[in-house]
Amino acid sequence: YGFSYLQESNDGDDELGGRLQTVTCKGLWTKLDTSFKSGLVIGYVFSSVSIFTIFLSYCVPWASLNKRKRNKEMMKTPMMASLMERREKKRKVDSIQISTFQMSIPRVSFAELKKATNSFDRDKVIGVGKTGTVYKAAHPHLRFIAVKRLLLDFQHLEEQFLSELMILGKYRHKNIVPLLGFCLESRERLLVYQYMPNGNLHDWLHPVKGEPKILEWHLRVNIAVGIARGLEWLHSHNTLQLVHLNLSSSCILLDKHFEPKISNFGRAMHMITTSNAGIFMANSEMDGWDLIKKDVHQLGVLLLELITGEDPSNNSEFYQSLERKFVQNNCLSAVSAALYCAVDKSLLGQGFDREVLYFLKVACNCIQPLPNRRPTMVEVHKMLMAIHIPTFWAKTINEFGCSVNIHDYRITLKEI
Ligand SMILES: Nc1ncnc2c1ncn2[C@@H]1O[C@H](COP(=O)(O)OP(=O)(O)OP(=O)(O)O)[C@@H](O)[C@H]1O
Repeated sequence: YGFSYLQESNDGDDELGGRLQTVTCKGLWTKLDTSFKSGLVIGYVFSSVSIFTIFLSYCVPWASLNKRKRNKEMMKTPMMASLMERREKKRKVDSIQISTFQMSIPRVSFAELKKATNSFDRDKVIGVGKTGTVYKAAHPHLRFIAVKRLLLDFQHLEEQFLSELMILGKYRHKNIVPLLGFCLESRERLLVYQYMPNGNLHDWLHPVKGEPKILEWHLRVNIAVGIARGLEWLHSHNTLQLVHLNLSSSCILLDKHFEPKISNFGRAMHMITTSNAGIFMANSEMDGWDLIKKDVHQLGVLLLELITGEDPSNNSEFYQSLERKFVQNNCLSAVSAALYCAVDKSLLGQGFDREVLYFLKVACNCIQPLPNRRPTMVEVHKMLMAIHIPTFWAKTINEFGCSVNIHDYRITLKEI
């Protein structure tokens, strides 16, 4: 339109037309230039925003995916894995701190325990384990206590500490050591137990030369029954079934009446029982039955130690030969008979030889090489009770000086 107008005006006065043409042309060009420019700017802005949006929508997810991939790769490096593990443990410890209020275990300050043990005085040491040192101490409210101070430099001890705390914080039983308190301050980890005046079973079965420590038959049977009762309770607890997995005579503590208390739950594991899938472990794929039978085997070794006095930590030859005995002798009675000569001689000829033999049979039953042949803890407890009752009667009758034949009181022990 502008050009045709200019053409028309050119036909008139040339000079005027020429001037007019120049002025009008300038204005029109300016007009045209501005609208073109603004159009160009709008178009430019619009297209750049669209390109930028498209770029973002495509590239950002890829970038975050790559970042996640990179993180995953980094997690595979040992350093990162251990860092994450530590972070996870710290989270666990923190959550323990919170859940402490839900447990009945009181938290004790490090200063309090330091004072009670006289700054962890060497004279107060009552035991040294693989995981720490145990001190005897007097506490104003808790009377005599045993304070276990875990070694500081072992990372895996953190897990053991948590395990003991979580298990003993929940479980209360006549045959499980009572946990009275705990301390968790910076790098210090301490556990406070009720003090057991008769120490551990291992020291009673293997006294140092010259020490007058003798465990009578009725006490041994009572100890065996108590351990089996505690384990049976753990294995068949209503809601929180548990396997111990670290049984030995040194983790059986004895109170002033020689009642056994199972301790050392650092390796214990929770079990989950389902109606269709059987029993499995809460934190792993392991078969629960195998581990239950592992506890039964460890109890069997402990029963053998109780009756023969052979120390499994020193006399591995005796315990290694057991499996051979099962291969050579095809039935349980034959194995028991083969082991009879190893029975502690001080236990024989006291009027309980029949019970001693049954006890030996129960032990052999528990250590059978095939786990599915071993009895359950409920059965072991029942069998030991069948030995305990006549022993108890015999002791009571002897104490009261009655002239009753104890054999009348013996219940018929089932053939095992
Ligand atoms: N509550 C307690 N009362 C009396 N003595 C205890 C008590 N707790 C532990 N002891 C003594 O301290 C010893 C060491 O105990 P601790 O539990 O540290 O070691 P452990 O049973 O050898 O196991 P580990 O070596 O795996 O730590 C025990 O064998 C026992 O003699």
